Amino acid sequence: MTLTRLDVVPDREVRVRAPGKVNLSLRVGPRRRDGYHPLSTVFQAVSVHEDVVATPSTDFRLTVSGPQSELVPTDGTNLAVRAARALAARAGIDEGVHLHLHKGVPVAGGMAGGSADAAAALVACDALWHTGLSRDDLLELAADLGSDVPFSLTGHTAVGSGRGDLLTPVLARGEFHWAFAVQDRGLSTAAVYARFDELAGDDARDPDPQDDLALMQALLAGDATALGAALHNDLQPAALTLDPALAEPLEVAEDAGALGAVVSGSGPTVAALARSRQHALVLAAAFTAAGVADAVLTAVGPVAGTRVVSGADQAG
Ligand SMILES: C[C@](O)(CO)[C@H](O)COP(=O)(O)OP(=O)(O)OC[C@H]1O[C@@H](n2ccc(N)nc2=O)[C@H](O)[C@@H]1O
Ligand SMILES: Nc1ncnc2c1ncn2[C@@H]1O[C@H](COP(=O)(O)OP(=O)(O)OP(=O)(O)O)[C@@H](O)[C@H]1O
Repeated sequence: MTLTRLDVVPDREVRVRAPGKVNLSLRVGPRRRDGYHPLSTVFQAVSVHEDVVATPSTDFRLTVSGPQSELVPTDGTNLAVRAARALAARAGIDEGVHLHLHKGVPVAGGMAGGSADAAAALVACDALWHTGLSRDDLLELAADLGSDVPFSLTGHTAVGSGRGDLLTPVLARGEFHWAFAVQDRGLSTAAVYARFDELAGDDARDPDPQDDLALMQALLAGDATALGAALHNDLQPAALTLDPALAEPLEVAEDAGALGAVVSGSGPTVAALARSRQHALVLAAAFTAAGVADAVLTAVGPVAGTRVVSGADQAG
């Protein structure tokens, strides 16, 4: 018997896209007893993406492609695999999944690439398995996986409090254009927070959201110049002492007319705010010409959070 095209049932497959982030402001308080730091942060999701494909499998399998993919663990420690397993356990699902990650977000770069993969795995497996869990259930699972994972789910622009996992949406008008100086060498988030503790000593104070009033007004007005002036990162001095060469992309961005430049999250990626899409390309070219980045990216923000791109209909 020969099979016609119609006889072939395509494998179930769900495709999901999740954004990276930049912290427009990151204010850090003294280390809590549980080891985490209280934050007041303003996240913006940017158009640098992780693309994840989920297909049914008897076990939990992971493959990775894209820039720096050799730096990503493919065993059970991968945040995407941990997310899929946690969802299966929570929903009582007795199936595995093959996750393929195509990485667009720099690895260990302070732009929440692993968190985006975890959020993508939650959304993809939820669609594949029709778990029936609510959005709040997914957000709870997300927070258990990592402080940045809830924001990867929700996207757009939001204030993060608690350890960064409690989100309040922020009204932002217009689009902002970014250039990113990416490094091959990563920085460990835990090490940057530990250096923050050393530098702050007894002077660390609980973060005050009022300190970001000018930033909030800039977002509301869609005023890129005011936003550039308001960018702030309490972890930047710590990242700079661990990786002093990061002063160079910050200086290059300023010389090339960036409206503001800041280390993204725990670094080492440097984010430079541009006047326009064209100016973002100029800033990226300046990073390359000065030899201060291993790779450059341009992006706009804010963009949507983790979403199904295709495949939800035939899944389940
Ligand atoms: C630097 C940021 O990216 C800013 O958004 C985040 O705070 C980091 O979020 P993340 O990578 O999802 O971090 P997690 O996986 O939750 O924690 C990794 C490590 O970072 C430190 N950590 C993280 C978040 C937080 N509020 N305080 C901390 O001290 C802790 O040492 C923790 O063991
Ligand atoms: N899916 C994943 N993608 C990348 N790294 C992962 C993943 N899962 C686990 N890891 C491990 O986590 C480390 C941090 O990776 P990630 O790219 O999430 O850092 P980051 O963007 O600096 O995180 P954040 O901005 O949330 O602090 C990597 O060095 C790697 O060993």
